[in-house]
Amino acid sequence: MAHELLSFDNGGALAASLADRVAAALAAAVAARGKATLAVSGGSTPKAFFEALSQKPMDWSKVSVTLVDERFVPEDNPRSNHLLVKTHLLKGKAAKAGFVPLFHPEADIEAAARVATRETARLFPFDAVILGMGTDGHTASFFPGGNHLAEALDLSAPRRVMTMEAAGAGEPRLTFSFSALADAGLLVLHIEGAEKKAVLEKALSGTDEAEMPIRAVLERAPAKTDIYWAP
Ligand SMILES: O=C(O)[C@H](O)[C@@H](O)[C@H](O)[C@H](O)COP(=O)(O)O
Repeated sequence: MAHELLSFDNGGALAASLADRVAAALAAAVAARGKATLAVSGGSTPKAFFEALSQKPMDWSKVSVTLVDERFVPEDNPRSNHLLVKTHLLKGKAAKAGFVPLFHPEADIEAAARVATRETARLFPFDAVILGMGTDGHTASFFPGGNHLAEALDLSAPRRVMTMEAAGAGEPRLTFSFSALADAGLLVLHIEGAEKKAVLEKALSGTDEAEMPIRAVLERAPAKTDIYWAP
């Protein structure tokens, strides 16, 4: 499917514009269906966007927020994406939003993935999905060399939360499958900096998804991908 590059002068301008766009999408879903669902990525890039979105007026009590992926750590661990979202997004006007975690303190990560799959089944299709990208071309926890990468990128596979381990991933990961993310009402790739722009250009110039899993999103997502970029 197609993608469109939206460039901004700086991260602040990008955060304001993306927060407006996502807030409008969520408010429209609430108006149409009485509820809205949002899946966001972790990492360092989205903080300013989360802060801007947390101040947007809407009936946040009708919005369910979850994570595109999560490190297999509890929410008090500094590596936790739940902690990141609790700190920067689930506050202010957005404090009333519901949060659906991917991490569950089960005996092992596969058991946690089964619980997360059950607990998130009611969220599909997402009204908005915000993806990030690593300099290795990963998105979500679709890492090059990931032990379940081919399965994760199979659009014919059921929507679910699955596990992923890879050299570049740090902790074992919990991640939505591509099939769970690909038909979002609003599908956004949010990247910042010259280095990530170069990684994007490289991704767009090739086709090997195992080498750069972001290519699966850019080329095969049924939803158009809006790429939000600032220097
Ligand atoms: O758990 C995570 O780390 C994210 O979900 C991951 O996919 C992230 O979006 C990229 O790694 C970019 O991270 P930065 O924004 O920190 O560069």
